[in-house]
Amino acid sequence: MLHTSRYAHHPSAYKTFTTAQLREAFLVEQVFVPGEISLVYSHYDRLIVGGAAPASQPLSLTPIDDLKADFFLQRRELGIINVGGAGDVLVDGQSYTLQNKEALYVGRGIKEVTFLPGAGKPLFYLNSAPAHAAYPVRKVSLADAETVEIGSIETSNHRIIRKLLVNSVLETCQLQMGLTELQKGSVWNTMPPHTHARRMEAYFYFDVPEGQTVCHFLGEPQETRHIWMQNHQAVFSPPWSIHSGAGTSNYTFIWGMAGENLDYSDMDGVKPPELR
Ligand SMILES: O=C(O)C(=O)C[C@H](O)C(=O)CO
Ligand SMILES: [Zn+2]
Repeated sequence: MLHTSRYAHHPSAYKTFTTAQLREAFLVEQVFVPGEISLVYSHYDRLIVGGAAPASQPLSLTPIDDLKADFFLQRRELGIINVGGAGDVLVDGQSYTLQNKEALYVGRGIKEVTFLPGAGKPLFYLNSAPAHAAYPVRKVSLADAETVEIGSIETSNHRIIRKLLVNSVLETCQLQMGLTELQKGSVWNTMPPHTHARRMEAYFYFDVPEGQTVCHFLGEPQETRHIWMQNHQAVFSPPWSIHSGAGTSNYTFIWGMAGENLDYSDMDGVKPPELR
């Protein structure tokens, strides 16, 4: 398993960052490494962002040094969303097949999580947060998700939010995950933007067409910066930051959160003319 870590930044720090420093602080350039599990341990609510890309061998989730744990989920919960073709995950011996965009919640106490290679070439995107209780393992398909249609083509932000691992669907300790699909002709996600000091967030952009890109906006609402992102890259969004994006085409992204509460709609909205 490959792993790195990121410390959290105070909001006074990013204002003087160069492009390279911004990218080093917040961007995860390679989420999927073929034939590997790759993890980034962040100090933003200790959320881990990662990817499992099984090639020829099964890949087992083992505890990284940062956890000082006997097994990965000894004190943690895990959310998995498959962004590749159909694939299987073994959870303490029980097999779950995830189609593209399907999610699996794996609660605290599960000893073995193994990602199997498959003809469909699955790509499992992972978020994991510390957990205080053991909730049941559950697969969540798009039909089980809470689905919200938001925005409009006139404001280039028409999108479908699919809330997969959220408390209206299943019990989690602090993890929330879902995906947002920009509709054809729309490019703006999370516009108007918001902050939520109660929770950090991580974004993973995918289904970005070849030759296209997404500009991710971050920072305090009156002092914004941007990071240009490619398909299959992720970005950490600190609790003091907006997290919005505009693509050169439509695209899809996974949002994942951890922190103080499980209230998805607890957001401090920012009106577009207030942005600086
Ligand atoms: O497009 C959007 O709007 C989103 O997907 C917003 C995220 O879900 C989010 O920021 C939740 O806090
Ligand atoms: Zn948010």
